[in-house]
Amino acid sequence: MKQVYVVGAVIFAGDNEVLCALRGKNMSQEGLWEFPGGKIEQGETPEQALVREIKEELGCTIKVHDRVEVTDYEYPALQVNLQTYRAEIVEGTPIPKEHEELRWMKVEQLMELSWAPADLPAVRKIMEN
Ligand SMILES: Nc1nc2c([nH]c(=O)n2[C@H]2C[C@H](O)[C@@H](COP(=O)(O)OP(=O)(O)OP(=O)(O)O)O2)c(=O)[nH]1
Repeated sequence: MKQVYVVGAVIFAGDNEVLCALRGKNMSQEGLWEFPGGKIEQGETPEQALVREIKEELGCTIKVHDRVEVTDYEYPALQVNLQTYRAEIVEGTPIPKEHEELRWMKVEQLMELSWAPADLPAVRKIMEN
């Protein structure tokens, strides 16, 4: 099975809010929420990949902080290794260039969204802290 290494940004702002992104029609996993990010390219550190992906997908610059969680999840056609990192926006405003929607959610309300299954361990971990 195809294996991908993916990074996701748990971007915090304001009063304990996290930026959540809805996958759209031109993406796999349509209709599920995720942490914005994407696949790590050869020669990149996870942090470099995350800064690049967020610039591409949201048009803003982030600073990457500590890692939240690492999860291996097997979808029917894809094996995903997802690393999530806490992050903050240091320049610009997020715009959904590829996602259907972006939404700031209070940490305690994160479970109201339908998450990609690979993200659930990270979501739970954020809610515990
Ligand atoms: N970016 C991101 N991808 C995630 C998360 N959770 C999760 O299962 N994924 C999956 C969806 C995709 O199959 C893959 C990441 O690919 P990607 O975001 O670079 O998407 P892509 O457009 O290059 O690929 P694709 O839609 O064709 O699959 O990991 C997450 O929180 N963030």
